[in-house]
Amino acid sequence: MAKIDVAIGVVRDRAGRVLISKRKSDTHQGGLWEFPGGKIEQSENDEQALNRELFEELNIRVINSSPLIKINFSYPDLIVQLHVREVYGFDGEVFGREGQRFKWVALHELSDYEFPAANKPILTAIKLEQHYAIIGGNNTREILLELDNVWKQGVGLIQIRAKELCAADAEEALEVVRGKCKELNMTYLINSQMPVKRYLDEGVHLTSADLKLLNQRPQSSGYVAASCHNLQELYKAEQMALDFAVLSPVMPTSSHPEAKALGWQQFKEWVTKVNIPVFALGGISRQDFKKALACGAQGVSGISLYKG
Ligand SMILES: Nc1nc2c([nH]c(=O)n2[C@H]2C[C@H](O)[C@@H](COP(=O)(O)OP(=O)(O)OP(=O)(O)O)O2)c(=O)[nH]1
Ligand SMILES: [Mg+2]
Repeated sequence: MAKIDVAIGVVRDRAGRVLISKRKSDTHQGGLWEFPGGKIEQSENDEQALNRELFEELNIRVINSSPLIKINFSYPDLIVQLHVREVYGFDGEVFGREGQRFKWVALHELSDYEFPAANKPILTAIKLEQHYAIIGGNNTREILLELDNVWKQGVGLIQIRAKELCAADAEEALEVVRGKCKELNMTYLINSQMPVKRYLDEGVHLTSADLKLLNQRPQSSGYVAASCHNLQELYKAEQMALDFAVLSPVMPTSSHPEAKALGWQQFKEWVTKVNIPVFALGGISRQDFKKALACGAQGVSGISLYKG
């Protein structure tokens, strides 16, 4: 079957709305909405192709972009590899040069539009944050302090991982933390090893051991994510239709001195093979953020990353 490589851009305006356009009805996946872009030509890399396509289709000049996610998808008639890039700035006024319809759409309205089937992980990646902080502590007060610390740094997505607590203390702490997250408008996932009852609309973060045990995505209308340490676990997370994964340890880390660090090259290679957003975890410092994005990460995750 034919296979094509496609460069796709996520272009946002100042209000955070995303640009989508309507595919002409006589094309592959015609009539559906898309993120602008097109086929990568032989002489081009994905960045060059995106810059050319966005000028040809929308009359804008990309200033800067970095990889968001790569997707391999088989339609009945065509295999596509989508190289999706986040556009960090552009010059010019958007104008549909090919007579196509286009629209700026708020993130919460994207679900009102029908996209090609391959686009599902793009929609997740667009809405997901670039920082995923892990917070814990030995009591409610310590957990709240960590929560407050990451919130002050602008982090809106957290994993609550306070495994040291007994069931009664964990329940009590979580009740308080839930309220605080709601007040601060933060999204939380509860580590699957925490001895607590979860509500169905709450996110859950599976440890790699729990990922191994399960064969189905746990019931939750929130995010379901997993800790992965190898390609097999990433594939399993993808197969179970989890929303995202965390791959570690990328760099040597004092919290897991026994684990061998993957290094960025290995990280990049594995992340490229799965169609779900992946955060980089383990020995990451603030200076590594750009590197992580360049290696295809959704963003970075950590404990000490947000301390000090
Ligand atoms: N641009 C774009 N293409 C997508 C998306 N999702 C998706 O599955 N595709 C598929 C549909 C097409 O098979 C392929 C894009 O090819 P295209 O026909 O738009 O390429 P192009 O802009 O270079 O068009 P042309 O010059 O060949 O007319 O990727 C998406 O969000 N945006
Ligand atoms: Mg196109």
